[in-house]
Amino acid sequence: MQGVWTVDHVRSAEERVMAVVPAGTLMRRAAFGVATEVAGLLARHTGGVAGRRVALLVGAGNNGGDALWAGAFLRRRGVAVTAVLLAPNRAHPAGLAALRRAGGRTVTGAAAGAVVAAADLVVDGIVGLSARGPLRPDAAALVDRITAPVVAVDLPSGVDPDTGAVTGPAVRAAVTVTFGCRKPGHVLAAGATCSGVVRVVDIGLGPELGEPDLVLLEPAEVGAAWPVPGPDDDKYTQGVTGIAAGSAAFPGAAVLATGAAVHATSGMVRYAGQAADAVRARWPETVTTGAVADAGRVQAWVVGPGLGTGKAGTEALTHVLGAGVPVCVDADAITLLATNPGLWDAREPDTPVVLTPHDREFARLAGEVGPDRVAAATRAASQFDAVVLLKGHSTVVAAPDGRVLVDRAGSAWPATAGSGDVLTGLIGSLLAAGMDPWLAAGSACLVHGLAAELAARNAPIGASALLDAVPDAIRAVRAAAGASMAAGASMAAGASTAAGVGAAAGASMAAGASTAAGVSMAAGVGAAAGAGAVARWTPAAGDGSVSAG
Ligand SMILES: NC(=O)C1=CN([C@@H]2O[C@H](COP(=O)(O)OP(=O)(O)OC[C@H]3O[C@@H](n4cnc5c(N)ncnc54)[C@H](OP(=O)(O)O)[C@@H]3O)[C@@H](O)[C@H]2O)[C@@H](O)CC1
Ligand SMILES: [K+]
Repeated sequence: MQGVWTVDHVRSAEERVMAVVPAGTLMRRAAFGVATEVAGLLARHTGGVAGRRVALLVGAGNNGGDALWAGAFLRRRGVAVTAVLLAPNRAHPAGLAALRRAGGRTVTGAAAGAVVAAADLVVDGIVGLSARGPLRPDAAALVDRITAPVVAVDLPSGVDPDTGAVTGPAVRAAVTVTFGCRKPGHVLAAGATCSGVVRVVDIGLGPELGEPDLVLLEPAEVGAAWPVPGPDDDKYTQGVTGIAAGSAAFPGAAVLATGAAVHATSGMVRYAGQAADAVRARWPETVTTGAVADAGRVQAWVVGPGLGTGKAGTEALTHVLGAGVPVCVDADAITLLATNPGLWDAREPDTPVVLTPHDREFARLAGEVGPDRVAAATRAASQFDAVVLLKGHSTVVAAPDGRVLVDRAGSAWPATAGSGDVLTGLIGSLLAAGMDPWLAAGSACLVHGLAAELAARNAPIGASALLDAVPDAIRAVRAAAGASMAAGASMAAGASTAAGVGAAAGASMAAGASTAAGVSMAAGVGAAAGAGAVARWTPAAGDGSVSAG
């Protein structure tokens, strides 16, 4: 898992490190990382570094200081650097002096617009961790004139560092170079989009950061945890998923949710409801009945998609909540709980529940989401003693014990009718397989997003295509897991062989395995994602780290 830390925790770590390193060290490490990234981008995308024009947008604080120092480093590579000082009297003094010593220019006021318009690349050092509210008007007017790609220092200006909320004009970066760790603004809400590709520069904060506030799941760990049959398994031991979804009016939701459960694991799937004929016709491997009461034993229920909010839906929800097995509650079942909270009383105590609302469903159930999506999901998780998966371009999954993970969809392709039904079926089958509900929700979300990208290959898709791509998405995460295990084993082999030859062999195996993983993931994911608006300016493949001098 990758960690994400809030501003308060980053500041505490920074204070502890600053106490033991000479003044200015962290800023120069940070700025060196920015300069390295900028030089790399210029070289790859304009064919050179020397003579290229870089405009620095410099605000009143240390974020501007980072930009000024980065400008000084870039001058050593022959870059024509001009700093636009938004608060000339408060620009970071040491950074400004360093830039001037290195031959960089500064401009203020009316001259700034032309500098920005003529730049090959713009460095956004307007504001970072101290950002409050939308970009101020003078900064917003300048940002409006940018046509070149932007490298944001630490955070794109205009993005709230802790919530990712964007409430006005904001910088849209091709790359964000951040320091020590990712912050919530990089992965949540509109901030995730504004950040572009996020590069994390190691400035020495790591040991002081402590436990992360949010985590991001990696494909390899989802692949490693994904349930697959072992030699002693049969259709029952892998978990039977019950699907209480669909209605005469909406049979498609039942077909999609059931299909997802069929694809996700090799366990059995039972469907119960009014769409039994449609489900049986499409998924002959399922056992179908007309009502949940007749369905037989299951290890988890999915309830809600296309269910309707009438009597039949209410009865189905009441039954599954009292069945004593984990339940994934979606769509109409959420609306039923929102309009009739008394239905919660049917829940067998301590039964795990996963709620999967989008914003409007969330509002009905627990009040408006508001700008802080993590706070909203965490509040609801505690209120309902349930895992809450709050859908969005970045999906937040909060557990009642306080764990929070974020799934940054690599693209918007999953935003299509019926896509949620597929997600619900995936979650249900992982619950039936016995996975921790929070991890089940997060893992299903990652595979769902990946399936959408694999299916889309840069053209719009429907949910059926997404569903068809689920096996390939599972293969991709399992391949990533296999590659990372192979890399680990080779590293261990290398380490245990004291002789240099053995170590070299281990390292080269590891490199091969991780390259293979990169290639296989990139083949599907990168190909789809690479066609985005910043394709020309996306950095070369790599792990995102830049070591600072
Ligand atoms: N933490 C670390 O480990 C390290 C941190 N480092 C760096 O320090 C940065 C944090 O620096 P910081 O605290 O000096 O403030 P910063 O973000 O530059 O803001 C400056 C001023 O901007 C203003 N302002 C506020 N909102 C605004 C808006 N919406 N639109 C426009 N302006 C706005 C507001 O000024 P005001 O006018 O309100 O006085 C505010 O005081 C951090 O992001 C990283 O880059 C690295 O150097 C090394 C390691
Ligand atoms: K910034």
